[in-house]
Amino acid sequence: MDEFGSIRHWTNGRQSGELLHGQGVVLGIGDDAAVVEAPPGISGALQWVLAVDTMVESVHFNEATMAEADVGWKALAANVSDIAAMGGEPRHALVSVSAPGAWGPARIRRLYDGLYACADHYGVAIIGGDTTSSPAQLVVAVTVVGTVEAGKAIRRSGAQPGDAVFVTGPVGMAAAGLHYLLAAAALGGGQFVPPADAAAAGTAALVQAHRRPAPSVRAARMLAARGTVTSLNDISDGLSSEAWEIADASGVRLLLRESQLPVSGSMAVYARSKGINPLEWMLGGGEDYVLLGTMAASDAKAAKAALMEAGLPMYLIGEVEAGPAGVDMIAEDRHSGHRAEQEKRIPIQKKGYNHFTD
Ligand SMILES: Nc1ncnc2c1ncn2[C@@H]1O[C@H](COP(=O)(O)OP(=O)(O)OP(=O)(O)O)[C@@H](O)[C@H]1O
Ligand SMILES: Cc1ncc(C[n+]2csc(CCOP(=O)(O)O)c2C)c(N)n1
Ligand SMILES: [Mg+2]
Ligand SMILES: [Mg+2]
Ligand SMILES: [Mg+2]
Repeated sequence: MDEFGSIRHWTNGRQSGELLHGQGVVLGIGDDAAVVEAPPGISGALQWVLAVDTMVESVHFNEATMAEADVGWKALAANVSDIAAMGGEPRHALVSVSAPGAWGPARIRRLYDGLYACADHYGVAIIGGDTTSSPAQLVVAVTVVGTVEAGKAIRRSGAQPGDAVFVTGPVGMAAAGLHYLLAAAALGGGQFVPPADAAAAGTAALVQAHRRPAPSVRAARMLAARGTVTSLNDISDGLSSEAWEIADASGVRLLLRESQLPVSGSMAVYARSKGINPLEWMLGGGEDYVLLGTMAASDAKAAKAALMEAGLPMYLIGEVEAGPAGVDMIAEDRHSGHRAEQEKRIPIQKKGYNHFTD
């Protein structure tokens, strides 16, 4: 059973709707974060948005790919990104650390340097956590608490035929950065050894994208305020996987246009230098922590202009069509330079990161 099947197997339909309702649950398992009614007295105008994400040494990072502070930054950033994916504002975080002997106080303190840097950047207060030993590897789990205007959380399930599809940043850079770091480590026998060649210049941005993702909170808040966004999902597992999640939850087909996907020049140059099609990383690499969403086509250009005005990128990459649920891509016509007379439509598989494979 794969990761997503396992979650369904463990949880589907196991608590009564009455209990969930009684505890104020607006939206439970199945989206980027849960939404819960704020108790009366906090503010009837807001709801809580709650999520937890974990990083495990050797699965999400190793000594060669991330410094301690990067692990702290990314552990919180991945959570902040889930709040952004609901259109929410991140506010508080709880941090659980399980540390093996190799992670002494000085290393964990550096992890907290990164956590606090991310927390300060996004205005998140770290309000508690938990600490245990671990037999072998470091595990850091962050729970994030945010708020959203009551009834305004943006789910994965609202995409409508005719909507525009957008992303809030380039995809594939983090995967390229990971490839570069692992290749450099292989050269250095486990330690990061920067290759001598000057290709390293273009790879700094890739390494930064992998180590210090910058979730699209401001873009999400601006987009949510327009009231025209119909679905939102952050890209942790890969564009194709997240597009499938929106398609499945909404019962629609997402049509992506290859020619409109935001390609980073340094990512494409690096991929080709390794004989890899950049599209592989763009569709299936993951850890981009930008947002994929759908919105009313009539507001898409104005939304893009408003974000651009604020210095925030937004790319219109396709359209939503009526079901059956799935994802298609119109392939770029590389040869003519013109729109092909017959557009080539390719079905896109849900091919992203999966913790358990079948
Ligand atoms: N062990 C679990 N028990 C209960 N619910 C879970 C469990 N694991 C995941 N979920 C829920 O399943 C849904 C999907 O989780 P998933 O982790 O795939 O989403 P995500 O956090 O957006 O993605 P990623 O972890 O790749 O960043 C979420 O609503 C999440 O809260
Ligand atoms: C050393 C090392 N090997 C592989 C990867 C790739 N990776 C790990 S988890 C994940 C998806 C996001 O995680 P999650 O789904 O848990 O949020 C990806 C793309 C990495 N980062 N470091
Ligand atoms: Mg998510
Ligand atoms: Mg998760
Ligand atoms: Mg995942």
